[in-house]
Amino acid sequence: MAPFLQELVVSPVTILVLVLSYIAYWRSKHRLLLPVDWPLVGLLPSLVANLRNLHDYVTAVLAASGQSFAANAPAATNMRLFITCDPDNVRHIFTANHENYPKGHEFAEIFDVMAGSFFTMDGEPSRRPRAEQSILGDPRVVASMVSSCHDKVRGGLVPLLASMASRRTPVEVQDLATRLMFDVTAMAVFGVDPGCLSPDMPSMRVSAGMDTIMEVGLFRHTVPACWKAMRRLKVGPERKLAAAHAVLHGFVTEMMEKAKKYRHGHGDDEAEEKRAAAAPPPSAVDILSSYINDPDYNADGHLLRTMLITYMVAGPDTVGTTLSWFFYNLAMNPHVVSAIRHELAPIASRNKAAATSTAATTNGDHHTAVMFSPEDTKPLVYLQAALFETLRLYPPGPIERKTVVADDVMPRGHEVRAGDAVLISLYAMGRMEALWGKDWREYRPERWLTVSVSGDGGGRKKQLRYVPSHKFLAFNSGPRMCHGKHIAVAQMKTVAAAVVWNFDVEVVGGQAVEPKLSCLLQMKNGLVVKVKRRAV
Ligand code: HEM
Repeated sequence: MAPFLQELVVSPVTILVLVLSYIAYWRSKHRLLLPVDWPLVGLLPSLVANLRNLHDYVTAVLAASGQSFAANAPAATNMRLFITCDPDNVRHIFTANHENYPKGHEFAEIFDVMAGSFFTMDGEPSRRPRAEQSILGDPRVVASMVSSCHDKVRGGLVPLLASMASRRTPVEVQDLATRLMFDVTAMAVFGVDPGCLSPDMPSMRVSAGMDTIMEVGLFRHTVPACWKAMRRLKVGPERKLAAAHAVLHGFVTEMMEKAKKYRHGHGDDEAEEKRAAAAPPPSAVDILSSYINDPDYNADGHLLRTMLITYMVAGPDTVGTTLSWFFYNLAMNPHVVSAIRHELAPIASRNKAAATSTAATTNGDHHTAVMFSPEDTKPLVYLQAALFETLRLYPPGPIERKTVVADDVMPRGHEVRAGDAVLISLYAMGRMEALWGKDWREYRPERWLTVSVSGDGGGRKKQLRYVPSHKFLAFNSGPRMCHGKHIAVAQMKTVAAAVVWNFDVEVVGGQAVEPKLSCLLQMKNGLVVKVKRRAV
């Protein structure tokens, strides 16, 4: 039983919910998929009964109900829910009538640690503060985020994997991907490398705090009536969340201090001083500097910290989670690995002679590894298709939440009322037969590709098929589209190319690989693999 459920066993309503949950569990076991909208407690029993596989349950319900259904939240919340994954509704909600569907006050409360940042704020981007509009559009920041990822892969990830391969140490992919992306993002945000991806594997308290925010976030979405009382009483998941908030604020404060010292050329120790001296001037590239120079932020230290926390949540978790599912899918589909290597081969033979091909492992011996620069991987369409196919099946943000401002009618005739909550399941959207065909379960990068024939008879060229964002929602759609999409794709291609070319990856048998119950689609138990160096 999840720890927070123990806290729920306190009232007659809870007993009622448990009884009804059992009935709901029995119904779903017997394939009576459409949930019962019970008086008083609404959809809650069905959600509790299917908590373990919530995303798959919602997918099955949406498939059985024509991609949308309406229900009641518990009576105490006085709220109705509209749950959908229909692209026509998505286009209506995210683009055509987006002003009627802000994230809303409840969303901002659920993610209160990011209150006031772009993640929780509603309104047009044009009305947002200056720094926020420009940072991820600044080519220097983009180049810095992509090249620092490349440097970290070459100097950190590849040598570490090579050492683990020679020692035959099992690798936990999700942990490694999180460490890598945590360092890469912190370097972009603060201009300082926290050094999480190192052979001694330092504690990941901050990253664990970020995971807690996403786990408790889902709990808050699911039981709107309970969590505020629990926050007041400081019990269960709310107590854990308060501790996570403190860790994150502490981390940001510490990193801001370090960034200040770096700017003035004083690291904490000799190694840091050397790193600071070798690094480009942080003010030229890092996100913190843009905010410090922005009058909207430099007067409000709390808002600045909130914004920096939001960047730390937006970057490492999304990319790290996608990479974990990507390597899992590759391990299950060796023909996709071969196709990626086939696409990399001409670049590899070119790069093999270059100086980048030698790296020291972390235990001292040398091995040859071929590296691929962001310019090398940019045109690789099959690799990108494999990443998008991962995002279709495993979008790191599996749900989006919106609030209805004024009564409205959805494109397919569903009525919503002011104050209703709208939940959009991205996870379900990538798994609808109506959208992706009978083979939607299959991991098939080819579905993202099309072949163009050049007019001069010059041959056939594979290119990425255009799929509109209201059908492929992993990066969001409309004015709130992800600002970091191109950075994320370039970073993921850099990591993927280096690992796929230089290593064979095999999943250790007997693991239950399943999503965690969270607003972030991490793997519940991680993914343990064995890596072998390839002769390159
Ligand atoms: C696989 C990687 C990524 C995925 C799937 C992804 C997905 C998303 C999604 C779904 C949103 C909308 C969230 C919401 O409004 O509820 C979003 C927003 C955003 N993302 Fe990403 N993201 C990724 C990586 C990144 C990275 C690496 C950065 C930063 C470098 C970034 C920066 C942002 C920003 C600034 C927004 C806010 C946009 C706005 O509200 O106007 N993302 N992303």
